[in-house]
Amino acid sequence: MPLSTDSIPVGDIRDRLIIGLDVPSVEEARAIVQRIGDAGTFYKIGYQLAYAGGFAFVQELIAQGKKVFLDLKLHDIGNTVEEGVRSIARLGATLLTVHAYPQTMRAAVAGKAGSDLKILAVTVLTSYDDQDLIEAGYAPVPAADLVAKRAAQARDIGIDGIVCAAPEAARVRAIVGPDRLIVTPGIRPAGSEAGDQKRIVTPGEALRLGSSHLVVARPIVKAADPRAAAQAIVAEMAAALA
Ligand SMILES: O=C(O)c1cc(=O)[nH]c(=O)n1[C@@H]1O[C@H](COP(=O)(O)O)[C@@H](O)[C@H]1O
Repeated sequence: MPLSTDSIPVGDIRDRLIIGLDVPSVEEARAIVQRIGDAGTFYKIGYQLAYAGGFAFVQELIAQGKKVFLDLKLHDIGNTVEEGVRSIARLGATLLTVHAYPQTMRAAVAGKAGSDLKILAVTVLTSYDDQDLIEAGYAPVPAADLVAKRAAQARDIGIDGIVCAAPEAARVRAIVGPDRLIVTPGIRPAGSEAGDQKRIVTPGEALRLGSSHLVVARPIVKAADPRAAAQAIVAEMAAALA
């Protein structure tokens, strides 16, 4: 059953829209951030930008008063994850992703100790459906059940938030309680292309289902007018919470 969004601190609605800077260069990212202006307060740097000079750009965004989500989806032996997270914690980002494997999650929690960094556990990627899990070698299991199992493990390990598809957010909210972050990519405003995403919903629906934050990249950064695209999503989010 969908939970009331009353349990989520609302604050500035713009802080709940995380804009994915999935672009090939810092120059392009800088130009998009400038065009979006005050319509965007929270930016995600993932593989594409991180490996193209994006780590230096973290500080630049923070200096402009923006929040940063480093989407590095770490997964390695525990010692490597722990030491990697310790280094990342010094960059000043607000959020970091790791894959929701218990060893990896425990190591990330140890590595961020003493810092303000929050760790998000990626449960099942939003581009995966049940068939993709079978292809990857998992025994047949509904993706939503694997999300639920990993969310419970993340909660028990002390992870700060969960990344899942919005259709699973209500079930995850019931597992992790009112205070943990639930960050949902795979968001598509009505009428926009799904692309490679499989478990998608609209921005308003994602909030109604219990997401605390939405991740949106292509529908904003590939839009002819990224500022207008971000504003339209924020307006739909505000209407859903009204
Ligand atoms: O961790 C993520 O942010 C993430 C997890 C996931 O399961 N699915 C997913 O799409 N993402 C990221 O969210 C963004 C979604 O991009 P768009 O589909 O273009 O809105 C991409 O940067 C993905 O890397």
